[in-house]
Amino acid sequence: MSNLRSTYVVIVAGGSGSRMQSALPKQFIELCGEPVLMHTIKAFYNSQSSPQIILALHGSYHELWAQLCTKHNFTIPHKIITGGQTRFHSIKNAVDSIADDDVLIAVHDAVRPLVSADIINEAYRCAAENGTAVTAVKSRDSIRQVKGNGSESLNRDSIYLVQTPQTFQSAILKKAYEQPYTDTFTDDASVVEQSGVAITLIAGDYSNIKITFPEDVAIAEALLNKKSHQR
Ligand SMILES: Nc1ccn([C@@H]2O[C@H](COP(=O)(O)OP(=O)(O)OP(=O)(O)O)[C@@H](O)[C@H]2O)c(=O)n1
Ligand SMILES: C[C@](O)(CO)[C@H](O)COP(=O)(O)O
Repeated sequence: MSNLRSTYVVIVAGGSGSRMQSALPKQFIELCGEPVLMHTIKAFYNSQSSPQIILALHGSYHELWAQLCTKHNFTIPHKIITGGQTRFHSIKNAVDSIADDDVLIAVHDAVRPLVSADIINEAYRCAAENGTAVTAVKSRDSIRQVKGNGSESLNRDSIYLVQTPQTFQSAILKKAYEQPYTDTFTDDASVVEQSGVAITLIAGDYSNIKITFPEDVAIAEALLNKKSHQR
């Protein structure tokens, strides 16, 4: 890892988890005895990059998070920012709170607790060199695009499924997040691309899953157990 810039990570945990259909937003659900969000923060804290951590949380969950930190004796330093109406607005609030210039900022979903240290370190290295580094994996399934009443096959070797972290030089990310919100912004790469900057893809990991639906919890727990046995 060879970059001289300071590193930050914005961990977005401001969502309500409507597709999970649980009373508690999915970032607070326990995996192997600890909330999902704690696994995610630890992944960044324990990486060689050890970035400054900014956590975007909906205002109504600040108190719960403080209670969980006490209960789990969780002392990793982090700054809490109030999340917004959408993922875009949560990230904008967090990015606007970073006063330092010429730093590297990774954006990561709180609900991707399986991200590896190797990916985190490579993301900062690549963003330092190229300006952007967006994690993605090649499609393992065949792909068809619906056209009219039918569909046609696409070359799956040119289709990548995008993950987080998505990492940027701060000037690029800040400028991109000055744009007005549109609902075509599904991730940070789409926001940055809209501002006119090309995206560099880096290799993700099929186990870096996003916990979205109820069945993802058991999969994430199994992968976490496997990871801890490999250590
Ligand atoms: N207003 C929002 C909405 C989403 N997120 C975060 O963005 C990440 C990816 O979003 P997603 O998986 O869609 O989470 P939710 O919005 O919580 O889920 P759903 O779409 O099912 O409601 C999550 O870590 C989520 O907490 C956020 O910080 N602020
Ligand atoms: C950012 C992301 O995780 C990249 O795959 C994804 O786009 C988030 O999408 P969601 O619709 O908020 O689940």
